[in-house]
Amino acid sequence: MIEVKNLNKNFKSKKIIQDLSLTIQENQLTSLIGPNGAGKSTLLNMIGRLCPYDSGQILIDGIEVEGWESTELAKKLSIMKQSNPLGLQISVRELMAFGRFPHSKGRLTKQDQEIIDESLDYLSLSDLQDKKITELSGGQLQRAFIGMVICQDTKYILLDEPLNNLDINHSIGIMNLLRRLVDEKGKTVVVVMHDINYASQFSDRIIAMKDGKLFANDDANDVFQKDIVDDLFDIDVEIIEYNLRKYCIYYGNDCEECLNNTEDVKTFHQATN
Ligand SMILES: Nc1ncnc2c1ncn2[C@@H]1O[C@H](COP(=O)(O)OP(=O)(O)OP(=O)(O)O)[C@@H](O)[C@H]1O
Repeated sequence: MIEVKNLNKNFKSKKIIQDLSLTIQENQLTSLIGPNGAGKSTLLNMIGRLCPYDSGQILIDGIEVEGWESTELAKKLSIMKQSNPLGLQISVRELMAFGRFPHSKGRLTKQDQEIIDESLDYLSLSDLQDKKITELSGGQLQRAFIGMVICQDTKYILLDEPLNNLDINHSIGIMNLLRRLVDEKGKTVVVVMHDINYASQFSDRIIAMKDGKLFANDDANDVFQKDIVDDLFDIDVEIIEYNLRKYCIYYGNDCEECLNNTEDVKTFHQATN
């Protein structure tokens, strides 16, 4: 279980996370949603010990995250950040082998190779395994980074916007894969998601954040209430139900205003062209 207790984080004097307390249950897929700047990535990075916090506690299986020995933490928890370093002249297979490092310390065993093969297969990357990661498309690279995290084979898997750059087919593929990791392998997966309908379709639990504070934390269907989603994103949505899951339909509720501003838009284009 991951427990966050009275967590606070400031960047300079700006409060980014404010007195945040929540629990992430094991063997569930939890989505972190909320508007830009809400503090989702900061929270995920603090749970993954990529960013220190100012006060409060984060407990991973009862031990404060700062107290974990590094290799032991890397066997327990993996994290994929929103942006990953590019420019490394390594192959897809070598990237995925990095994920085995906490287990193999660089000496890959037969079992490590089998796990890499399985992950390549899971992510439909077998054909690309020898290709340099600098030569991949955005979506292929994203899948390779997810593969690296999956190769790490940790109980907790944290992913910051894993669907970035992915087409609909691969997005559904990744979400189905994350579900299988939860349902078949007993993993605990936490994802930062911008597409709230994917979050609704695939999550057990939704944690919504706004302005560094907890806004909602409930079963997916309970968070997907019109008043909650409207207030969370300051928009006007319609909630529909399909196959026992709730989905949001959102219209550009500023459209009338946009139309009224057509002259301003024309003037802007003339000025900039
Ligand atoms: N290293 C940093 N230094 C200063 N401010 C930061 C830093 N990292 C994040 N912030 C600020 O913290 C706030 C929360 O950022 P964070 O990336 O956690 O939000 P988010 O909810 O993940 O947003 P998004 O949906 O846009 O990715 C933002 O106002 C951001 O500008």
